[in-house]
Amino acid sequence: MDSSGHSGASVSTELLTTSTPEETIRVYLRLRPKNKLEALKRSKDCVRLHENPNDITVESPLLGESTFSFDQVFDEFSTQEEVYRECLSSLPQKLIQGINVTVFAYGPRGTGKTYTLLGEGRGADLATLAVPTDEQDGSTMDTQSDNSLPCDGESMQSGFSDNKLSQDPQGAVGMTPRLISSLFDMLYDATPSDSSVQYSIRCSYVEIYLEKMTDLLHPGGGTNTGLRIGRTVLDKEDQDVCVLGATELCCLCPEDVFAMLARGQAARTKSAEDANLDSSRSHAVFTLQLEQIDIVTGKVLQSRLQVVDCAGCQRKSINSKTDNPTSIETSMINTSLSSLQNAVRWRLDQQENPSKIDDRISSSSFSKIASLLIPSIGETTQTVMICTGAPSSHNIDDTIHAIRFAQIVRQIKNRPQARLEGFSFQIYRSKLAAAARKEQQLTKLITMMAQEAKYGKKKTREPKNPKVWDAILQICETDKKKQKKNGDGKKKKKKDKNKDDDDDADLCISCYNESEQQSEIQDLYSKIIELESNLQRERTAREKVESKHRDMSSELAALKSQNELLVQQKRQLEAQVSDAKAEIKAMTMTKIDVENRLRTSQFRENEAVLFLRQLRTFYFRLLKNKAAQGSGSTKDTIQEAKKRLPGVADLEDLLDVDKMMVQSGIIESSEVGSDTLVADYIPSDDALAKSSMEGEMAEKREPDMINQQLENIDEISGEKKRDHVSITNSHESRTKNGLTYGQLASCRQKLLDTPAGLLALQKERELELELAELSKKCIGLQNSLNAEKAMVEALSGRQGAVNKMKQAQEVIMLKTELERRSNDLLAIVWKMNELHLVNKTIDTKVGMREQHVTYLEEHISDIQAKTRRLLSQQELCEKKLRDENSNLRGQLEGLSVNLWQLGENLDKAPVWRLSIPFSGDDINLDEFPDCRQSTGELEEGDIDALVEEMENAP
Ligand SMILES: Nc1ncnc2c1ncn2[C@@H]1O[C@H](COP(=O)(O)OP(=O)(O)OP(=O)(O)O)[C@@H](O)[C@H]1O
Repeated sequence: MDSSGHSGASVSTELLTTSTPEETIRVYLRLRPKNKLEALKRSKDCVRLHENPNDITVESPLLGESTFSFDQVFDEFSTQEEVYRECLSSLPQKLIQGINVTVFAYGPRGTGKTYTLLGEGRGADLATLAVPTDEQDGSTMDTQSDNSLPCDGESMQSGFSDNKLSQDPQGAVGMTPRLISSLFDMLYDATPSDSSVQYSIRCSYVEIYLEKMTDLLHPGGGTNTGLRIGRTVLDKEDQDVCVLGATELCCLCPEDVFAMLARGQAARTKSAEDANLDSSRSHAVFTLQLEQIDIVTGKVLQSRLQVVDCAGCQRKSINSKTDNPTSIETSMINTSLSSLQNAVRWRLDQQENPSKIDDRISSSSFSKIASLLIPSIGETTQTVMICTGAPSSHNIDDTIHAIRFAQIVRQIKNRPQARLEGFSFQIYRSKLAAAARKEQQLTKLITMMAQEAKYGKKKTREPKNPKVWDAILQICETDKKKQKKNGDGKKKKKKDKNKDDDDDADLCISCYNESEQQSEIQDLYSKIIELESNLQRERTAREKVESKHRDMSSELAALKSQNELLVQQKRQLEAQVSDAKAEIKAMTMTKIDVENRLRTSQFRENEAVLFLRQLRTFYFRLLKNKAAQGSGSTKDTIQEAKKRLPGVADLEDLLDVDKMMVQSGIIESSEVGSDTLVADYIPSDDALAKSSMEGEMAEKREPDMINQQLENIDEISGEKKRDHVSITNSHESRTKNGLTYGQLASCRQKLLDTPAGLLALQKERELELELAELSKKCIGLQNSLNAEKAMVEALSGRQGAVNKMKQAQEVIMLKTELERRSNDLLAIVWKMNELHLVNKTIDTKVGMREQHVTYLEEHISDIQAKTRRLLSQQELCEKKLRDENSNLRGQLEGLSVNLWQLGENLDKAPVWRLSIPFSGDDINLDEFPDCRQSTGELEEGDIDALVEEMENAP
């Protein structure tokens, strides 16, 4: 190979295999200029180019800002020439070196994939580049193998015209024509006249639309149904793919290829969407097979160029209706492209973890485009990816999605390698013979099987020839073994070349099985797509339900937290209530204690009053006795009394007993002076018993009373005071003990005047106040507790109410919708009735018009007939006139005089006569329009005039 990249010298003498070191797939990004729609919408630029041409920053409102690296980024001003020079110019040389080359364009819709690969107008220029000669339709454009005969450099040369790209001044021609032109240039340069190397170039062009393959070179042909993806059998270790059954055209010059591309491009499936007015909705795969055969050495070097124009990915569906054809197309494209993405990820996984081979994924589960592209990713092919994108914000998320995929592809490593096959005509012939033998055997076998099947069906007996079944079983076993061998990762190689024939047979059978499997896979694939769309629907429904569920859950959680808060508050309040209850209990105990003490003191007071009264009586009796006896002094009496009443203090100060007792309120002032007036103060037994009993009962009653009081706390505030009143009443009841109320009151007042009494009173008041306060507090607490309870109940009932409310709202909405629809329907019905009426009226009017027209037509035809008659009469008259004229002329001629007779010397015309002017044939009819000759047809004006005439006629 020379440094210019032309492999001519080496190719012409000897074919050499080449292999290059492992390298990552080259991935380029090309941005297109804003289209009209984007300019109209004034969408802003979302990409930022860096100084380094490898990097780009993309900003999306949804996905944020991210920076990506490529082998090179081409902005919207880049030309086709630049892109070709930087990305693909080295590829023709690789092809000549025997390396398989794949170029694929990937990107969102309308971002310039087809523009980049084929050129302006989606390859419309190709037709002008191609030379429409008879050769294309005839000898060079025939199908497949027959025309794949090798041709030497001279025949190439003869079919090869000047470089057509020079005819493209705008330089809009795409990558594929450039590649082809360059390849032919190189082959032409590399082929001296004495070269022993012959070339053959065969091309095919297929599209994949809705997962069905179509032959673009034979679009209406029956072969389309049989198209399937197969493996090339050149090297069993390193297999490539091909489309079996596709038309292959033998091309001798670039024009042949351009014409073929133009033909295929015209047959591609397109649809006009807003994103791209001429959008291709299919994946297109162009394949060029280059075969270089050294007829001296018998070596053959095969390589293929594959150019794939992927359909544009579009993540958000334009129309959500699933049965819409556009939507189906889009979903199919997205499914097939996501399969391609999965395949690439799987390959990357394989490369990163070679030990961990994922058995679950097999290439049979990939989409067709993935199956075709995957052998070029991570294998021995030289692969270039051109990712296209739009810089505007309009569809930036789709661009980012494509860029992310490109980033994955960029991590995959390929090891481009050429495959050189030893070739000799003997081997070729022997292979052919072996294949023919095999075919014969198989045909025989199939015939026997058919007979066997026929025999078995009719007679329902055992098969006649068990050998056939043995053979079938053997084939099946071989097939099984082969499948198992494939499953084991193809680790074992068969080195024995003598078994080649058997292998070929196995291959045929597996191919047969493979075709069945392919059709099955296709069915399954369509089923999967259907299921996926169902799944998508289900998912959307589920998401809706889930979002509803989430809303409800969040509402429930909020309610729960509210509830918990309330429960906590309730607990706090309950604790407060229990504290208050304990306090009340303690207070009540204290109160009861104080009351008991009060009762005891009253009892003592009663006793004291009794004692004092008795003492006074005794004192007065003593005085009386002494007075009656007339002996003794008061002092003696007192002394005596002292003796009789031990413990009595010095009574001298008590001499004025009455005064002291009146002052103490023990006796009335009226009682002063006489002891007889003093009423007996004998506390009744009842009072005494009651007093003592009440004390006992109060002691017993204490716990009951406390409980009662605590219970009463729980009741409303009014009830609480009852205890207090009852206590007061009991206190009042105790006053019925013989003493007057005033006495008791004064006595009590006296007691209360003492510091202890004052303290007790104060204590009592404080206690009462505290009790009142506590009661109030208790009531408040009870009220708030009741309120909390009510609130908890209300909240727990609220969720149900919310659901009901929602349902009710939905029902109302549906009702309104129904009403609206029915109103619409009524309006439509009214409109239809109206239209019906209008229609009817129009019909009657039309009928009348038709009658009128018929009437007019009849009249017109009458008039026409009359006119015709008149005209014929006129003609007759004219004819008569003309005849008469000619008669007259004859007569006049007879009367005319020769000029020579008048002395005129006319040598040349001796017969000339003096002509008398006459207007016979020379009449100018234009001067007499009424006398114009008529064809019998009436002019419009004439008809009007006639109609008017008729109408005016009497
Ligand atoms: N780099 C570019 N320079 C100028 N015009 C471009 C460029 N790229 C694309 N265009 C224009 O954008 C439009 C869409 O391009 P094209 O049809 O190639 O897109 P696509 O990606 O193949 O679309 P689809 O996926 O829908 O088939 C065309 O009118 C084309 O002329």
